[in-house]
Amino acid sequence: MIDVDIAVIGSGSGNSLVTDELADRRFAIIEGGDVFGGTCLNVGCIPTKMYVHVAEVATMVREGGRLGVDATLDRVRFTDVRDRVFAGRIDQIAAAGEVYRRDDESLELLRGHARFTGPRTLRVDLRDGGTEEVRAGQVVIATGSRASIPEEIAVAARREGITLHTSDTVMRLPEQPARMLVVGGGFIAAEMAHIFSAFGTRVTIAARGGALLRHLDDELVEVFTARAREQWDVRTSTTVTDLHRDEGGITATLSDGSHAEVDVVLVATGRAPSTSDLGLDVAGVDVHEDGRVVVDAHGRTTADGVWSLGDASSPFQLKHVANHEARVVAHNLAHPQDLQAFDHGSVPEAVFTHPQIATVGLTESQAVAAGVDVVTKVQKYGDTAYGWAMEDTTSVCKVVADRRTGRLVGGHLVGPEASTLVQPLIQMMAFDQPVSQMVRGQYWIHPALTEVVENALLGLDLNPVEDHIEYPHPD
Ligand SMILES: Cc1cc2nc3c(=O)[nH]c(=O)nc-3n(C[C@H](O)[C@H](O)[C@H](O)COP(=O)(O)OP(=O)(O)OC[C@H]3O[C@@H](n4cnc5c(N)ncnc54)[C@H](O)[C@@H]3O)c2cc1C
Ligand SMILES: NC(=O)c1ccc[n+]([C@@H]2O[C@H](COP(=O)([O-])OP(=O)(O)OC[C@H]3O[C@@H](n4cnc5c(N)ncnc54)[C@H](O)[C@@H]3O)[C@@H](O)[C@H]2O)c1
Repeated sequence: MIDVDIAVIGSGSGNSLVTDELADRRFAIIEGGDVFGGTCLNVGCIPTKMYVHVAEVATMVREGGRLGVDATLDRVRFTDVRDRVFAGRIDQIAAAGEVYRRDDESLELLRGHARFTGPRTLRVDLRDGGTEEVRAGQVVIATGSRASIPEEIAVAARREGITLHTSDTVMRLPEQPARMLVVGGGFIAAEMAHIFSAFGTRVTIAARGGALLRHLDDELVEVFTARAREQWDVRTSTTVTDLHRDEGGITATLSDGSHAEVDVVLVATGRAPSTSDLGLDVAGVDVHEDGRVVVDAHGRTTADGVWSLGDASSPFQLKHVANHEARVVAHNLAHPQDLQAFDHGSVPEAVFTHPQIATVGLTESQAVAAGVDVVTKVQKYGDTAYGWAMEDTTSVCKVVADRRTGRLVGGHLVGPEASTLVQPLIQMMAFDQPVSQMVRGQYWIHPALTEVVENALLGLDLNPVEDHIEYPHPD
């Protein structure tokens, strides 16, 4: 039996709970996966963006001719990229992170699957064999999420002896596939389709919805889905009903009656919180219908002394949100009399595709539904100096504001550098800055691409400043 002050299950964002403020507490960090450090580092944000960057370079070469730069792409050396990313970088960081914790005598690192056996007591099935009991003053559930595979696809794959890939495995394929079926129409489907098609794989997407990335503002959905159709074989409003393996590869049958002949199937149909095998009922920890741990604004679960953060409990499966929640929970563990709350207002996100996407706040239809006196402006990149220099014809920045308050309620970009250009919009919303102040209270460099954002804001038909209704700033 190991007795600690704080037991953390999961070494992703949970690993950052060991802060200076908690230096006097004894921690146990329990990690059950093959590698240390969680999703973002090992199979998520970081390796995908290392692949995305390569995809961007390849795309730039391919598209240079449009601007008078004739270049040909010989090939992307998939296995070299893979080995540089994983063997050369990621795997070493993960291993070093594990050694750092193992060498730290002030904490216990346990490598194995944790499960509650009672209030704040855990049994860890160690990866090397055997079990360990852990009793803790406080427990933090930071177990993340895992790819969910629709049952009918799993059944067909099993019957045919087909290996289904998820984002966990597809970046480590032994060789680049010539043809790939991507099932799903969300973040991972879009980013992986971009990566593999830029690398030279022929990509077919089977998306259940009528468009890709449907949670976005309609304007972006339309632009992105149209651009996606130019790059990939996009089949919308369809699901995979069957898979067959033959000499030529894999034949997928779709619900619209069409077929796709491919070499690899990537399933990207969402991720479920990793909470089903934690014995949460024994611990008195309630979960939502979708499996997320129920937490209050401070990260407390329904069980005394048990906390949760990140994909295991958050409504957002995003690393910047998991990091924020970890900072809040770390503070709250150190200062139980002065609890901080999660800030889930205006959470931004970006999809690293071609074109790139970034968004914050409400879509136009959400703003209308929320009773906002909606005013919008759609600014084309091509109508600003740098966008014009790029000969851009499809990219836009759409801003959604409240006419009465003069405040932005949403910002949406699809186009080059979207994930960077969105930052002033995030800032405005976070600090409740009026559009008038943001747009005319500072210089905007000419002719930088940020003029897309400046012009979008300038184009909003807001009430005069003196008529703005002032609401107290939400602290
Ligand atoms: C392909 C992909 C790309 C992504 N790209 C981005 C991006 O660009 N930007 C962004 O913001 N977000 C991105 N995300 C989402 C982001 O990775 C997650 O939101 C984030 O990593 C969640 O962190 P976490 O700490 O909650 O969970 P994780 O990092 O998943 O950590 C949970 C850990 O708990 C361990 N664990 C689970 N159950 C147990 C148990 N019972 N016992 C012991 N250990 C256990 C797991 O092995 C895991 O290591 C991406 C995700 C994926 C899959
Ligand atoms: N750049 C980023 O920030 C980034 C990148 C990758 C992943 N992520 C995070 O990871 C999460 C998981 O990503 P994801 O793409 O797996 O999930 P997602 O929720 O973004 O998309 C899932 C998609 O699969 C579709 N789908 C579900 N069941 C289906 C079926 N049976 N057949 C066909 N389509 C089906 C859904 O309609 C949806 O389009 C994201 O929600 C996001 O929060 C973030």
